[in-house]
Amino acid sequence: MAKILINGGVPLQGEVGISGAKNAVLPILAACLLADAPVSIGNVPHLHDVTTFIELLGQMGVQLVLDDRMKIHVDPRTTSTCIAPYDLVRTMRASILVLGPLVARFGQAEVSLPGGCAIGSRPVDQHIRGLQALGAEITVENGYIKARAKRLKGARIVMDMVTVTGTENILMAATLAEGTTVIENAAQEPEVVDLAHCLISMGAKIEGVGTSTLVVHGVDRLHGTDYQVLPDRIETGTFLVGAAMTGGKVRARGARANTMDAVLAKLEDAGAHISSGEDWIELDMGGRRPKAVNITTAPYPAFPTDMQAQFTALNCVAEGIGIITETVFENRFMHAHELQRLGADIQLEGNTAVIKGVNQMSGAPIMATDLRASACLVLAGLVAQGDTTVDRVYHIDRGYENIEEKLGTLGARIRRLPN
Ligand SMILES: CC(=O)N[C@H]1[C@@H](OP(=O)(O)OP(=O)(O)OC[C@H]2O[C@@H](n3ccc(=O)[nH]c3=O)[C@H](O)[C@@H]2O)O[C@H](CO)[C@@H](O)[C@@H]1O
Ligand SMILES: C=C(OP(=O)(O)O)C(=O)O
Repeated sequence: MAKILINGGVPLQGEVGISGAKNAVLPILAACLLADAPVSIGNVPHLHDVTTFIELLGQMGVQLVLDDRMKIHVDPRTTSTCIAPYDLVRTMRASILVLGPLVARFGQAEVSLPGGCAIGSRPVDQHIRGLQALGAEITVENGYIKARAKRLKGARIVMDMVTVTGTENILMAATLAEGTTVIENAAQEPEVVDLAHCLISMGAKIEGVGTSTLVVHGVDRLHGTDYQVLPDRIETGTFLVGAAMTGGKVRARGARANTMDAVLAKLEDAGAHISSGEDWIELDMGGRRPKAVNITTAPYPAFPTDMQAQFTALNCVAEGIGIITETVFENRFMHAHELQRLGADIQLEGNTAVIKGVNQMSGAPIMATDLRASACLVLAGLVAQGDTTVDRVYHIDRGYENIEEKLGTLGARIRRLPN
């Protein structure tokens, strides 16, 4: 298994290009199934999850061509099967996103239940309940969700909790339903907004985009489009936290500050000077040690759970005590034990971590358990004294494009060790 080796102690300095957002491109790829003509998607990040999604759609008979500018041309007219098999779904939970589009466009879907994962049990009851409200007949048999519908019918759906992919699944399904659908307590994440904009560019009629109430007037067909995926706010935040932890100065190019208010505010609380323009964000730490920050994760626009691990790493070397409370997932602190191996002072109490910053962490072999945990371990390696080896980096490749190359251009001493 490949590992990443980091020799810590170098402040990150320079400019880094931000890739397209993983959590936007995956639902947008799923949305292609709704169209009756080819769709082109630009700013596609080169990620393992994207490759898996391409494989999934390919197995369904969809034709996909990736050009040399990381643009994907998707032709859904050749779709021949509506099955998402366990083998692919188990490696990427976002595969559940094909459920809504398949049943809306082809009247049937068989999607493997994704099952639990490292950060929590992550049920999909809201996806199922929402599609049932739209008139789909759904059974769960042999580990598969089997859905059927002649034509979905608009309905008013109140989500029990804010769910990102749950909102996206129902939103996509509702675009081709007969009549109007109202989704209350909808997720407002920028990636949901990006999906909605893509659907609108395909001919969907959606109101309330970016609010907690989405109103979808169903149409008979969706056409092709050419759409650019929004920049990844979590990748951006990860590099900025790296700059803050190392006392450096980094400009994230192609980043959107208006999707990251909560994260940027916490970086300012940590003592960073932040400036931004339409498509860049710069963080200057001026060689200072960060100050500890308190964080509570919650749905957008509050602080994102996908940045929790990175701020946990920041607090490990900050001045003072920082308290981090995770409210979105029930088991998202596995990085804490690995950070302790580097010398971090962390007390875990249920879903809260109390972190007392130490003057110095020291390198050690550590193991990634999930995507953002692996990113936080790499960040910790950047400040730890000596060598840190992060094992199981396949987690990081799910969601970060060339992380070691990008950090390398910022001056980090980092390289991938082959299997
Ligand atoms: C591909 C993608 O976009 N992934 C993101 C998406 O995941 P994902 O969409 O899977 O996460 P959700 O927003 O659905 O999860 C939020 C909470 O709702 C619960 N829940 C969700 C659905 C459901 O049917 N029943 C239920 O109980 C989950 O267990 C969790 O506790 O949003 C998460 C929360 O911002 C992010 O961490 C993930 O990076
Ligand atoms: C949890 C994440 O992704 P996924 O929902 O794809 O597992 C993430 O991006 O941090």
